[in-house]
Amino acid sequence: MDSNHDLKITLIGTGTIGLSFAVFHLTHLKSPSQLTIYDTRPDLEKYIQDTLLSFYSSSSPPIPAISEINIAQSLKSAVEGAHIIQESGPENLPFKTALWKEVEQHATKDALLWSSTSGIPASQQSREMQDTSRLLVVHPYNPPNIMPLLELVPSPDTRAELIERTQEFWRARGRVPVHIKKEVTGFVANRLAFALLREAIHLVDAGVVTVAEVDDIVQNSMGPRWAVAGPFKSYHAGGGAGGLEGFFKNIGGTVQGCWDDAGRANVGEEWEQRIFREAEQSYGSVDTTERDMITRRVLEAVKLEKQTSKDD
Ligand SMILES: NC(=O)c1ccc[n+]([C@@H]2O[C@H](COP(=O)([O-])OP(=O)(O)OC[C@H]3O[C@@H](n4cnc5c(N)ncnc54)[C@H](O)[C@@H]3O)[C@@H](O)[C@H]2O)c1
Ligand SMILES: O=C(O)[C@@H](O)[C@@H](O)[C@H](O)[C@@H](O)CO
Repeated sequence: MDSNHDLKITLIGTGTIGLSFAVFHLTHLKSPSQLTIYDTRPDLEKYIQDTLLSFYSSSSPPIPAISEINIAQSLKSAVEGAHIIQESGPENLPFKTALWKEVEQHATKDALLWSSTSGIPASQQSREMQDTSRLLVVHPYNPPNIMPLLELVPSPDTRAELIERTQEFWRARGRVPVHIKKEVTGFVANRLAFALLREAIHLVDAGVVTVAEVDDIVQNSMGPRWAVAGPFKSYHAGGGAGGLEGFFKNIGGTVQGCWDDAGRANVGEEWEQRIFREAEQSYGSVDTTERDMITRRVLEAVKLEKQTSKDD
């Protein structure tokens, strides 16, 4: 199965995330015919043809032969014989439990079964499966054809061997799979990002800065810094010879002050309408083509520079 020549991948649900995964796999598989798509939308073939093309810009890899991708007419035919089956369908539990119950009946015994869910744990999704050890969450950061991170979130039942095979698959393709050891709400990337978002909302709501100013601050400080070194490594460096401990010795009081004063904005509260309107006025509809092109170049630059400094 490790050979790209034989590998068969099935994607179930090809909206925002599933189609982006399709683009990723198409750049790594030997042939588009190794990819199968199953999605219940009525205009599927036209949608795939039109939407896949929009992922390819002049700087992207060559456009694959999209007509060679298998479009499955049933879930059964989609999963039979596949080595990897990833669902990126609707984010609701009844859909996912029913899906895995049926997939399990037709998939080969050693197929890898992955869910892209943003928050429905594998232990809930697998509850109608005969063998609950088969499933794990592989949560991408959007868009997965560009973003390297995949959060691997097994249930307590998931077999270790499946986690290892999943890690190997993504690592071999230059991705960064991180094994999340407990099924915590929202996994880890979203928890970190949403902690920052909450404080940002609080600061805008309190009149300290505007929506656009928060974005300026992030884009011109921790954004570029964190693309190079995460918060622990950054503050370990920031503490000089004393490392992270030195950092807390120096400004631990200020850190504690910020934590004590942090905001408690909640979903559904008064801030919403004002801040939603301000975001709309600042940005209207965001050009994701430009966003993706720049993100890709930032990631490529970081990878290249890190490789060069490793080789020196
Ligand atoms: N959008 C994101 O930023 C993001 C990021 C990470 C993870 N996710 C997760 O990925 C999954 C998909 O999210 P999305 O944003 O791509 O949703 P989406 O609505 O864009 O796509 C869902 C797709 O599933 C298809 N579908 C609906 N019913 C189906 C069925 N019975 N069988 C097969 N296909 C069916 C739809 O036609 C659609 O194409 C969700 O679980 C979501 O939580 C989304
Ligand atoms: O890329 C992201 O930020 C996403 O991973 C999250 O926004 C979330 O997991 C999405 O699923 C929201 O639909």
